[in-house]
Amino acid sequence: TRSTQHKILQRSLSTRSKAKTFCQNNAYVPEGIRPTVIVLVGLPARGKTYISKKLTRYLNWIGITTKVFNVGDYRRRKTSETSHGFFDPSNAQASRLREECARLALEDVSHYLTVEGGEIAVFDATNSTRRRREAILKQCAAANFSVFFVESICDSQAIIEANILDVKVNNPDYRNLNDKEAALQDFLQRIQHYKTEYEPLDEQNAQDSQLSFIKIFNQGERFLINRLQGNIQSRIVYYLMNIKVGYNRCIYLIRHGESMLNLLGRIGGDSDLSERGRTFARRLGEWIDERCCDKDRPPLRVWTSHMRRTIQTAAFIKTPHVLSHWKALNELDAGVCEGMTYEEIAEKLPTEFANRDKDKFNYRYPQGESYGDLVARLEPVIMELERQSHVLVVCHQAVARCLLAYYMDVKHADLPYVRVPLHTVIRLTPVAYGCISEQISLDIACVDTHRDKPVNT
Ligand SMILES: O=c1[nH]cnc2c1c(-c1ccc(Br)cc1)cn2-c1ccccc1
Ligand SMILES: O=P(O)(O)OC[C@H]1O[C@](O)(CO)[C@@H](O)[C@@H]1O
Repeated sequence: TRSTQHKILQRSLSTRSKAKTFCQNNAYVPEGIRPTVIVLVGLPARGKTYISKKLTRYLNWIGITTKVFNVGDYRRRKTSETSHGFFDPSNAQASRLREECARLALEDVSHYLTVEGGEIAVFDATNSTRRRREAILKQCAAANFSVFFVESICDSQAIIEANILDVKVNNPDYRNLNDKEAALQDFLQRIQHYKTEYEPLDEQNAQDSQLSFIKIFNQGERFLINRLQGNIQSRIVYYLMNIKVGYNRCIYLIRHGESMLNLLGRIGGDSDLSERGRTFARRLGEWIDERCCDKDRPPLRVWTSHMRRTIQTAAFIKTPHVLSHWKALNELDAGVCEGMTYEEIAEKLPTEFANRDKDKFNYRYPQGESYGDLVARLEPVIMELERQSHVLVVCHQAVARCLLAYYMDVKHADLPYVRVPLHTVIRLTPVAYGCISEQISLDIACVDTHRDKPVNT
């Protein structure tokens, strides 16, 4: 049965070092992946860090252990020097220091992929010359890492200046320069220094044409893809082609109103809203109508699961909207425990109950799902959310935890314990390199369905 399979997987996971290639518990790439280095390429202020952080957040969320190595951070640790002169290629001493920082970062990449169990390292630097890229390729070939280049080319001065003002002027390099204009000018000088030596990846060039890479033009207006290798590179390209430029607008995550089974402390099922749940649904309709009415925004989209309690919760929204029901948004399937209370599970299936709290993300209910299964089932929803710009998602406790974890970069071990109370609107606003999450209670009484991690496990 599945639970036997589960036990076999658990036992083999415990001998992970030997069995690394045998069993990967990530949702996507069952046979595991070859250690991979994603190497960013591009002038400053082309969104390399934005891409690095967002791609890393996505890969960790689908279960591929990934980490960013930003060479600028190594430089900042070595010198407080930041004015553009430091980046003048004729400044021999500074060039030596910058080479040293790149070398140290690459050493840490190797350590991460060979010793720390990392699967993908994202090397976030300009890597703007063929010489620098060849040094990286040489070192990765020696360690049998596969290399995938991601180059961002952007010739829109407006986008570049918006990026600088948004993340450079506020970034550590310019903390003490309170004059934004001076900081902007200095950064534009820095870019000029890089331009003198910049050699873009060129699919016509003999060496470059052998490499695996994607060239992204103007925040995803156009792409050029060369020699994709393996499943993970295809997934990375698919993600990069789906992420909207800049920031998409607010996303609202909301659990259904309190249900009849919530009132009884019973999990799962497909019950109607309680009286208080209906009051919440009406209140939610008013709340949305007050806020989502300005015409110049793209039309509001409202997504629910196939379960009665989410469809009933969305029924009072009057603002014109496009309504969709996703089976992928259905609550985690508790299998044989559907309809039971936690007390009944603890009493009737004590081993199952104990195992769940030992590893709540990977634990799968008999004939049911794990949070890992839920993340895999929700990946298409995240992909579509990245393409839309104004969506209200009416879902469930475990589903909301998984979606929120993607936006807020929550580790898998902590994901099943994120607090998502009933009768609360979670507003997600993308900013610079991340997201802001606000929880707005609509102040209607309800039960608390949250269970914390027991202290002894
Ligand atoms: O191509 C850019 N040029 C300048 N800036 C940029 C980008 C991109 C970008 C790049 C590729 C893809 Br696919 C999507 C967005 C994101 N950014 C950015 C956005 C917010 C803050 C900082 C940087
Ligand atoms: O993983 P947890 O904490 O049991 O929460 C998931 C449970 O929450 C509910 O949505 C409401 O209790 C159940 O249907 C579901 O099994």
